[in-house]
Formats: sequence, structure tokens, C-alpha cells
Amino acid sequence: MLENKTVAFFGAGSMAESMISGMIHAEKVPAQQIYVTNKFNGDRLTEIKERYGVHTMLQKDLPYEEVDYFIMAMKPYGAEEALAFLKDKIRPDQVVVSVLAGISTSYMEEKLNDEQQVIRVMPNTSSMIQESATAMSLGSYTQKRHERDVKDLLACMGEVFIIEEEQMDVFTGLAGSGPAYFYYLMEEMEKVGVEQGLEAKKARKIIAQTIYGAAKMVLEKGEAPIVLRERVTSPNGTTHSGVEALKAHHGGEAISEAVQHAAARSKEIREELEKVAH
Ligand SMILES: NC(=O)C1=CN([C@@H]2O[C@H](COP(=O)(O)OP(=O)(O)OC[C@H]3O[C@@H](n4cnc5c(N)ncnc54)[C@H](O)[C@@H]3O)[C@@H](O)[C@H]2O)C=CC1
Ligand SMILES: O=C(O)[C@@H]1CCC=N1
Repeated sequence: MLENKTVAFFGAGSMAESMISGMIHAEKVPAQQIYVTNKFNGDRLTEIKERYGVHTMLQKDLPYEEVDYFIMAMKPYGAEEALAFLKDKIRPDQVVVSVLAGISTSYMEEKLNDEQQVIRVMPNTSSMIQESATAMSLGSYTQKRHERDVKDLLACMGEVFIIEEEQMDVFTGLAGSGPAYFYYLMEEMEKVGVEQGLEAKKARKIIAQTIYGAAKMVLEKGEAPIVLRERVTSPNGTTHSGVEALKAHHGGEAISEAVQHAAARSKEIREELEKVAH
């Protein structure tokens, strides 16, 4: 029952805001039960408060005892300091949820008190409009009721996928970072549209609708992308020509490299932090 739960964000950046927006729009957690904190930057907190009607305060002023779920949403390199700060203030029945790329549940467990409940999640910024693909994996001590709550909380932001923690790096490469690849694709497509005479705003809308339609076809028809692609491709037609150019310019390889590099970076962040920790 999320209505009675209190959620506190550590960090008020773009990911925190996307999650707050998703939660507010889903109307599952009342705004008065959402606390948003930052280490510094009162202006950013004022902006968030005005936009969403949530409580905002500096981290030191948070009413820690009232919080059910702490959501860590600062940069990964701020995790150690934030967890150390939290350790003295948190009870065993309170849960730490991390959205930080590369921060493992075992790292969090090690930095917090014995048997502290932690959950690692990986949303993306489409949480803002409740269309995120979000992963969740559990720590060693997570209780069922807390797993359910966090799943419900993440469902306010889109689709939730429970995965093994070993899959978190690739999930980050695919879905956490994923929106950026599509934005990049859209930027490039828009450039061509404009160069060839379309008005920028119109080109942008055409491209967005095209990507949205393709994604919706995959989701709603349940067919493999290759099958859908073949249906677009008339023999010796325009699509054939376009896809051949993509292949000639190593388009597939470029996409695969992007995902693999992002996944590798997630792993590398973990290794760097764990090295510092030992
Ligand atoms: N932006 C994205 O698409 C996604 C980001 N993430 C993760 O979310 C986290 C935040 O990313 P962004 O929002 O993009 O970064 P951001 O730079 O926009 O925001 C970070 C925020 O944390 C605050 N902060 C820094 N140290 C702090 C501390 N010790 N305690 C409290 N607040 C602190 C900063 O003032 C800032 O408001 C990262 O760890 C990232 O891996 C995860 C999924 C997607
Ligand atoms: O770029 C990053 O590190 C974060 C994690 C996933 C998306 N943004």
C-alpha cells in the first residue's frame, strides 16, 4: 500500500526528477509523502518543490525516522559518502533503493549496517512520462513486502523487470542509457530532414512518431523486429536501399558497440568503487 509510505530522494538531478514526475502523475504516493534532498543547491530544490509540490530540504534536515524508502539518486561517486551518512540514521526496517549505475547491492550492504535491506534498480529518464523500462534486483535481506512496495513504486514510472544482478550491466547498457541512443538517432535523422527541406519542428515530430510507432508495433504485435523489418522492405525498394547503406556503414556494429561500451562502463564503475572500498 504505497499511499501510507514515505519516500526520500538523496539527490535532485535529472533521474530523481524523472522518478518524482512518474510518481506524482501515477497518483499512488501523495506529494506530501515525498521528500527530496540535495547536499547543496537550494535553487534546484525550490524548482522541484514548485513543480511537484513535494517537500524539499537539505540532506541534514530530512526527518529520517519517518522515511520508509530512501532512494539514492546522486552520482555513483557520491555513494560512499551518502551511505556513510545514512548508516547512523537508518533502522533495519527502512529500505535503501539505489538507482546508481554500477553500485552493487553487496557494496551497499557492506557500507550500511548488518542485514540492512537494499534494492538496486535501473530506471531511465522516460520515468518522467511513466514509460521507463526499469530493472530491479534484490539485496540479500530484502523482505517480500518491501520488494512488493518497490515494485509498485517503480510501476508508477513504467514497466518493471526483475532481473538477476549480474544482468544489471547489460540492462544499463540497453535501457538505462538506451534513450540517449534513440535521441542521437533522432538528432541525425532530423539533420537530414532539415537539410532536405523539412521544417525542423515538423521533422522532429515525424521522426518521433516513426520511432514510437515502430516500438509500439513490437510491443503490441509481439513479432520479432526482423519480421517487422522485412515487412517494410519491398524488393529493390527504398528501405532495402536505406538498410544496405546502414549495413555498409556498420550501423549494426555501431549499435552493438554502444550497448557493450555502456555495459562495460557500468562494470568498470563498480570495480573502481570496490577497489577504493578495499
Ligand atoms: N540520468 C539517467 O538517465 C539515469 C541516471 N541513473 C543514475 O542516477 C544517478 C543520478 O544521475 P543524474 O540524475 O543523471 O545526475 P545529476 O547530476 O543530474 O544529479 C545528481 C544529483 O545528486 C546531488 N548530489 C550529489 N552528491 C550528493 C550527496 N552526497 N547527497 C545528496 N545529493 C547529492 C547533486 O546535487 C544532483 O542534484 C547516477 O548515479 C546515475 O547512474 C540511472 C538511470 C538513468
Ligand atoms: O550515463 C549514466 O551513467 C547514467 C546511467 C544510465 C543512464 N545514465
